[in-house]
Amino acid sequence: MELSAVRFRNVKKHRKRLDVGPIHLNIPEGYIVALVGQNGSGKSTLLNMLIQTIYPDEGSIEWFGQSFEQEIPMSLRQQIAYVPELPSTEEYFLTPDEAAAFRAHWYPNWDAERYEEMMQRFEVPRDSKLRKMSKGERRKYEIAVSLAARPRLLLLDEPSSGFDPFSWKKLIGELREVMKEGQTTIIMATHIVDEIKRLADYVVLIHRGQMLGMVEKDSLIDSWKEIWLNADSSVIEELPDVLQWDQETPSTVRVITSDAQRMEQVMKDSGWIPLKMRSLELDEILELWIEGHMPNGVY
Ligand SMILES: Nc1ncnc2c1ncn2[C@@H]1O[C@H](COP(=O)(O)OP(=O)(O)OP(=O)(O)O)[C@@H](O)[C@H]1O
Repeated sequence: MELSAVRFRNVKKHRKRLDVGPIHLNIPEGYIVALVGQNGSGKSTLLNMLIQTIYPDEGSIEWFGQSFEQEIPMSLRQQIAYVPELPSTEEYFLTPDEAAAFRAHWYPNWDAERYEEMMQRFEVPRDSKLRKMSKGERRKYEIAVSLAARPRLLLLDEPSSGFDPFSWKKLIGELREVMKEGQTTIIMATHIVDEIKRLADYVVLIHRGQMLGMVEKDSLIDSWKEIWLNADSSVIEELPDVLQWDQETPSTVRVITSDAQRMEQVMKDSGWIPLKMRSLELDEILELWIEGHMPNGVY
């Protein structure tokens, strides 16, 4: 049984225009989990509860199998790094190296070599104050310090916001390297489909404050297909897990299935040869999921 990095039990949080929860979520240790959902759906709210900048109104949260009546202890907080959506203004008048010196003091596992490497790889200017940095430069600094902290739990809120495509590739590479070491769990809120495809092990879909489920990314992407068959609509009854279909021409039926494997077996057994077949893009799958079509294997 895998260890749990984070567990939400019946967590509810009332926000001005939205009730978030009840959230039941168990994130296993050592994976990357993408929190996905439309603007204002509650992703940052969940991350903020994990770093206790806000607290649940109801329910409880466990970190690495432990829950706490009030604040999480310092020893645990020092194992969590957080890159918020907007940078804090506290370090505005410091250069990156001055600000990093404070972080080095705070995080017991601080890795000065990694900090140096990341700052060079991302070409972050060292002589300018944080407030004078461009959005992307500041973001790169934040990523560099969060990784140099060697956290057990890394919370990233739209990590690549402001990154140019070249730096984005480097970021993906860095995060993959971190995961190879096997010491970190990453929970990231993101809208970037490519980021989810390249990084995430699991996808958690949040919609209007409700968690629609958590599912393994690979199985999500492999299972949904659009298929064109030389047939009429009478064939639909015999096909498994059809989410949508239409008679495109008098002799062509188009179907979308959430269980491509079973569908392909049925087609094979019945001797139907598809005219065309394609995997759905992740954004198409998420849209169907939001519309109420549940994927297989949801936790
Ligand atoms: N500081 C705050 N005080 C009160 N309500 C807030 C606060 N921050 C966000 N909210 C509200 O909470 C709800 C969820 O917001 P949240 O930031 O968690 O969404 P999100 O999924 O991260 O959105 P986005 O993708 O736009 O970043 C929204 O209705 C938002 O208006």
